Amino acid sequence: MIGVYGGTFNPVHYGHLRTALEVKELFELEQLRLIPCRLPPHRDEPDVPAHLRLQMLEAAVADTHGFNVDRRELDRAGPSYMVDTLHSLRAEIDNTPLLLFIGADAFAGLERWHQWQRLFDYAHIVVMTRPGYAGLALSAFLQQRIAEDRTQLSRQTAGLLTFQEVTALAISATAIRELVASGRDPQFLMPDRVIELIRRHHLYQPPTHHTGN
Ligand SMILES: Nc1ncnc2c1ncn2[C@@H]1O[C@H](COP(=O)(O)OP(=O)(O)OP(=O)(O)O)[C@@H](O)[C@H]1O
Ligand SMILES: O=C(O)c1ccc[n+]([C@@H]2O[C@H](COP(=O)([O-])O)[C@@H](O)[C@H]2O)c1
Repeated sequence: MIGVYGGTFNPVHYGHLRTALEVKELFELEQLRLIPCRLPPHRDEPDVPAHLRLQMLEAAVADTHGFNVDRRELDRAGPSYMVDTLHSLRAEIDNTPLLLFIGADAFAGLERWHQWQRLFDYAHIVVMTRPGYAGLALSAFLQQRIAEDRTQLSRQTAGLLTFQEVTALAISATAIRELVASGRDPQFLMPDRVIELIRRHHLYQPPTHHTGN
């Protein structure tokens, strides 16, 4: 089975990395593709350009076996719709189940995603727990997709929905951006290599005002 973990990764943090490692182990994935989006379809365009978000992600997982950073959304014009991403992945990967991992916060908005029902034509969806986001009522469409058990996910290449508890880490990119902007230290929320890149490129810091003196 191959996993897909998409995100804005602005910036990548241990909430992403720890949950990614846990699902890679729990689902015994051959590989986990981390896919940064170029233009998020559902939120304002990030201030940090895609190539820097990609660089931070690549630095974060450089030494992690089985994690692949997949650049396909960066090479595509227009909004980075997940259905297009899965469609192109499926064209390369025959007969292997694809698992799309999304956090409970992102899952709450799934039915607003572009052509969301088609996601199930290409992949299963695995919803990971995230602190602050409790269970929500499922539509009949989603209820019908719930996998009976884990073995069903490996017997079928796409089409099912399941839920996975992961270590609760209340870390978010929004909180990190705010922390850095207020001059505080993000150490231990994300890899040091990512922090080095944030410093080198002066990311998330308030603009410095020159007095002219
Ligand atoms: N701490 C976490 N626990 C579980 N899932 C997470 C966590 N942080 C992010 N995710 C999941 O990772 C994916 C990508 O998230 P994203 O890159 O938007 O990070 P974020 O921290 O949610 O960012 P932001 O605060 O800017 O919204 C989403 O599916 C999200 O639910
Ligand atoms: O395809 C869509 O319409 C769509 C709408 C919202 C979110 N997504 C994807 O969901 C993933 C998580 O989104 P986010 O906002 O938590 O970074 C990321 O890969 C987004 O591109 C995709």
